[in-house]
Amino acid sequence: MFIVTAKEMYDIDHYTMQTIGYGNLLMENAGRAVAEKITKIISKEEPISVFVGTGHNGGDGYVVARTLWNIGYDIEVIQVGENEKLKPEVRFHKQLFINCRGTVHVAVDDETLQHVFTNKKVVIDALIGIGLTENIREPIATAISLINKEAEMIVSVDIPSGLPSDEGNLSSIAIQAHHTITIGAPKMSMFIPSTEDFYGNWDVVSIGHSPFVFEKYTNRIMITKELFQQTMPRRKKSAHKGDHGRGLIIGGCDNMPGALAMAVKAALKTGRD
Ligand SMILES: NC(=O)C1=CN([C@@H]2O[C@H](COP(=O)(O)OP(=O)(O)OC[C@H]3O[C@@H](n4cnc5c(N)ncnc54)[C@H](OP(=O)(O)O)[C@@H]3O)[C@@H](O)[C@H]2O)[C@@H](O)CC1
Ligand SMILES: [K+]
Repeated sequence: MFIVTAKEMYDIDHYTMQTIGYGNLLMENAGRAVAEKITKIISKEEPISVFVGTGHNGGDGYVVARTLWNIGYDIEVIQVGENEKLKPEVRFHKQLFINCRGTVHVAVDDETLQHVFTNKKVVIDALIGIGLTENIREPIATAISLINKEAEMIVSVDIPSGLPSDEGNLSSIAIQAHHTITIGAPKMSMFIPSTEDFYGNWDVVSIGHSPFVFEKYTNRIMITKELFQQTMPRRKKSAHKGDHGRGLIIGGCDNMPGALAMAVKAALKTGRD
């Protein structure tokens, strides 16, 4: 599995949409794949509030809302930001949701937000994804702090809103998610000590990117157990411990022998002589 920065993900999305030709399909794929995962986490009995921003992360949120609504979930959307700021693809998906008789509340400032924010126990967070810039502004800041304070279950779409995608510290405030369903590939900040805890349990959904496009734009891969196992030489059942070479470990220091001891232990465990 590849690990990406925000810039790499934008390049990968752009190539997939423009050169391969997915166009608007990519966002539909993303929202549907995220919704599918959500059905495994949240039951139809729970009323769900989907918080959407005006960027493409919000567009994913509208697709998630429509997909869940059409299979019988109790869904409402709270759009944080003016209609005029909606990106065209987001506007399109908002209209589809409304055409399916979905409900949207629009909150353009922190006062309206406080007003609509009652009893939001289960929240899907699609306020901001990888497009975060500088410190969080109002009314998104109020939305994030109300969600963190009130919600008992928060599922973030792509990344918890307010969190940087790459290396770097939290600038002001971010969603503290219970689950994050990330789109296409894990983001760098999932592996950085100061930001990884915000993700909660995370999962990756595949939305139609081809592996060669990832290879074109990134060379960072996640070493999974399966991948590591593939790098191990195959041993015959009848092999003798001397059949597969010998290992020599050089290192250590008087008062810090830990790394050396661990290397020796690992070598013995993996069958070195
Ligand atoms: N078709 C596609 O491209 C696909 C994209 N995909 C999805 O799109 C996401 C990337 O979308 P994106 O580039 O539109 O950025 P996004 O994360 O929505 O953020 C922009 C919004 O955040 C706001 N905002 C930013 N900083 C802020 C701050 N400090 N404080 C407050 N507000 C702030 C900003 O507000 P503005 O600056 O305009 O006022 C704007 O509303 C990606 O994560 C994935 O989920 C997938 O579906 C695959 C297909
Ligand atoms: K988000």
